[in-house]
Amino acid sequence: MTAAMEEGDWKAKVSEYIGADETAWHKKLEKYPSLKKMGELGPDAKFSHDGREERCLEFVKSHANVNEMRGNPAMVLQAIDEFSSQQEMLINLGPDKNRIMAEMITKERPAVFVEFGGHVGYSAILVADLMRKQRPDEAVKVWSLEFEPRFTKISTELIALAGLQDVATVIAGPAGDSIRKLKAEAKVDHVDFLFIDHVEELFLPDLKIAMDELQILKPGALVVADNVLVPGAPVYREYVRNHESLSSKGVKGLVMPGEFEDELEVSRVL
Ligand SMILES: C[S@@+](CC[C@H](N)C(=O)[O-])C[C@H]1O[C@@H](n2cnc3c(N)ncnc32)[C@H](O)[C@@H]1O
Ligand SMILES: [Mg+2]
Repeated sequence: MTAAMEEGDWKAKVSEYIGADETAWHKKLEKYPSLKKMGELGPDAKFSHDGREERCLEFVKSHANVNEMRGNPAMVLQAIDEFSSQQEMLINLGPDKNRIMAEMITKERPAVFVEFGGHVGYSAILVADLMRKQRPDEAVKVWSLEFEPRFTKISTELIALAGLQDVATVIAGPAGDSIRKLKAEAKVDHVDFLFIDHVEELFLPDLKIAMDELQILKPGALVVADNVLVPGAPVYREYVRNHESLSSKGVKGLVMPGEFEDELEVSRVL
């Protein structure tokens, strides 16, 4: 796993879109200043790990509405979306796929949610807020497993700003190691909803850790993997679609900003 690989994949994918439809691309540039900035940077453009996550935190903290954001998850998410579309694009769920995730959480009502890849805490804030609202009197838990210690610092701060520190816990390190540790320490013995959103090359090996090695995905659990088309996770998709204990389908969603068509792979454990 390297962060550089992930950035490279994204860049190749966006270049394809640029080449495929110049007119649409230029319209998007006008709509999303952060994309325009990336277009101007050309091959030097980065999608993450270049200080933008720290700049996002500063943007939120110095936002005119920061006082209203305290204890208000929706407003924190809105400020992160504003940074991503207006300033610098972020590699999070964003304002289209967050609707899909919210629908799935509403339907599933998970008590234990684990994500591989937490970034600045966007998906963790979205999900923890919904889970707490659904089960106000029960212990619900979001475990956000993120490789980069500097991102876990940011997400911990944003989760606290949203008032969700009792629901969502961020853990630094490779997701595979962290989930093993959570199981060994008896903090997690099963997962209702696993969200896989870190590095496409690790989707399958880390799913196998959860499913086969640790056996924390019981019948009825849901596994959702993001970015199955953009940047793409064909090996993962083929595996889950052919697995006899999984029922899998793709759900369409847009990478934002830019409205690039993507799919989430949604797999039910049978
Ligand atoms: C697409 S972002 C996650 C976005 C987040 N789920 C959201 O929607 O708000 C992917 C993240 O995975 C992290 N990552 C990369 N390799 C990882 C690993 N082995 N374990 C955990 N996180 C990893 C990256 O540092 C990056 O922050
Ligand atoms: Mg993603």
